[in-house]
Amino acid sequence: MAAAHSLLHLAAPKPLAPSSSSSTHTPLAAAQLRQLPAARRPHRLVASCAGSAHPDLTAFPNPNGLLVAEPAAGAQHSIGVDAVTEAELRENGFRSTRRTKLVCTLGPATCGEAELEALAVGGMNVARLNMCHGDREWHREVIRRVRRLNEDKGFAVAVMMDTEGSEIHMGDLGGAPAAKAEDGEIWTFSVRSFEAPLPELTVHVNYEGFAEDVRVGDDLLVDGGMARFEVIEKLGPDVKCRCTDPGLLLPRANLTFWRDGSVVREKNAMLPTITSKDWIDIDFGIAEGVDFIAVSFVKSAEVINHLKSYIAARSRGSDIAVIAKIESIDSLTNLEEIIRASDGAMVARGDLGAQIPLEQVPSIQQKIVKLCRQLNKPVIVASQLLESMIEYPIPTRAEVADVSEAVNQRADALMLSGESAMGRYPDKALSVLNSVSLRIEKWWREEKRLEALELEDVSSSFSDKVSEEICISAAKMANKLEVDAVFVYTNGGHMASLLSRCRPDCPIFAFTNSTSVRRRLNLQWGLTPFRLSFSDDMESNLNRTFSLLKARGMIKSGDLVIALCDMLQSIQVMNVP
Ligand SMILES: Nc1ncnc2c1ncn2[C@@H]1O[C@H](COP(=O)(O)OP(=O)(O)OP(=O)(O)O)[C@@H](O)[C@H]1O
Ligand SMILES: CC(=O)C(=O)O
Ligand SMILES: [K+]
Ligand SMILES: [Mg+2]
Repeated sequence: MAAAHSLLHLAAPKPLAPSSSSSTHTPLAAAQLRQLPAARRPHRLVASCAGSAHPDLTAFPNPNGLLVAEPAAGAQHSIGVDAVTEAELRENGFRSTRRTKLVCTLGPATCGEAELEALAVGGMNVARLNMCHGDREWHREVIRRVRRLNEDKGFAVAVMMDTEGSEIHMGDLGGAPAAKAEDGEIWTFSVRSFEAPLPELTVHVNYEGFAEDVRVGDDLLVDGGMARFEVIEKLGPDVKCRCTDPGLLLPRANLTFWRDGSVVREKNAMLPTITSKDWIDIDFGIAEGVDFIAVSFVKSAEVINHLKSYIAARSRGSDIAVIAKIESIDSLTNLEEIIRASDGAMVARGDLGAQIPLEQVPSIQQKIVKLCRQLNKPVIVASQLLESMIEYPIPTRAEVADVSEAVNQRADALMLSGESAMGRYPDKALSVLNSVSLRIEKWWREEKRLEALELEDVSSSFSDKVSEEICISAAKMANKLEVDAVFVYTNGGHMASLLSRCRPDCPIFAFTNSTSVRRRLNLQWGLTPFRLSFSDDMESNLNRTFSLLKARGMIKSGDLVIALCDMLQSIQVMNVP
């Protein structure tokens, strides 16, 4: 008999959910269970004991110590786990795992195999590719490198494609890395296309209507204020501007023009959120099997719904998640409906800070993070988290405070932009995010900070409501009983995300049949996703999981675990035998 105690089982009816460890149930039984209308699935609490370990179970040996590859044959007896997590768990135990997820923008500084591996080892959960930069071949090669790294070395790094969108930006400066604008200089901003090299003191503007929309006297801001110009003359396609705040112009820098203290949104407000170039990029992303598509400058929920139906029609069976980037005034106006329609959101503070007064950004960030948690959508806090580390090996105190605040708000993920794409210290920047996250998370637990946030009901169907209540109870029990981990067996990942939403003290091990769900769960707070073939026979699932994880030294006898299963909607508490 296994050392199991107080096993609470909220079970489905007996014939559909055999509780013996014999593997007599067929795939048909599982299918029948899923087909039973949720409202007619009775739920009852029963107390029972976990059986002994299945005699046939052999844990798949870890082939090379740290790194785990999933062999195709023998998949039944293997478990797909992140190499970094495995090492972390073995060395420091459950509590040590980082709950906040880390996204790194890839660029020239980090596209090589060795650099990618260093980021993966350093804890990168998601790699972001910004379609504003690089050509398709570059992106294709980098995506394949990430996939190869996952396959060869046992990582589970997800890939996020970020669309270019249609906001106004400068051209690429004819290949120059940057240009300096000095006080009083007269620059030409032109919608004409130029052959490289560009004429002196000239930049190309991507938006056709630019010369029509601006007026003499407007302020023209590069990257929200990195440099500032005043419009002094309009000459057909050319707009002459005097530099009033000197600064650095970077390739494809964002441009906004201001009149009477606010951003002017003339015809450019009518530009499509997803341009024809974006649609081609999206087709490319679907073909390459990216895990997330982040949509820039979202204005309404409609565009998200449109993209989601497009993806569903184009990529049968695949589940690319759509992330709404909140970075425009319109996205703030329609915030809740946009987030409801999306699979997650990004607080894109770079462009957001160029469209609204900077002092409003922090409170808006907090509001978005909170709303996403209420609506059970993962949220990423992005841009300038460690901006100074593009050049310097240590962050400023203010940057550390900003990162701490995002972790403290319990955002799902933090994102590096230029720090990892083209900075001098990508690994160091990632390591700062890692150590600051760990420190603040530990502080949360040590101080036993009471959750100020009351979670409102988020589910609409009866079945989802049951899952939600189970997760809330499980998280509460996990905190009170100080369990070591919550295990959740989930097909599509929904129950795992409901658990993550509760932000329990202990890590959540999410077991899923699907490699793509596993990668997608990598963006969500506190989830350690595993690939595991499992059935609706919880006893056998648990026994298999225990022996597989024990063989790897990731758990040990006596560890206290709460186990949930979304098919059975069950909850059990037990010690690892
Ligand atoms: N694929 C790439 N190739 C070359 N440079 C890149 C690439 N990706 C990013 N960069 C560089 O890193 C900087 C920051 O990248 P990032 O993608 O975060 O830009 P951003 O302006 O914050 O994002 P967005 O364009 O979505 O608003 C860019 O300005 C660019 O100089
Ligand atoms: C990330 C991004 O798009 C921004 O901050 O503007
Ligand atoms: K972008
Ligand atoms: Mg942006």
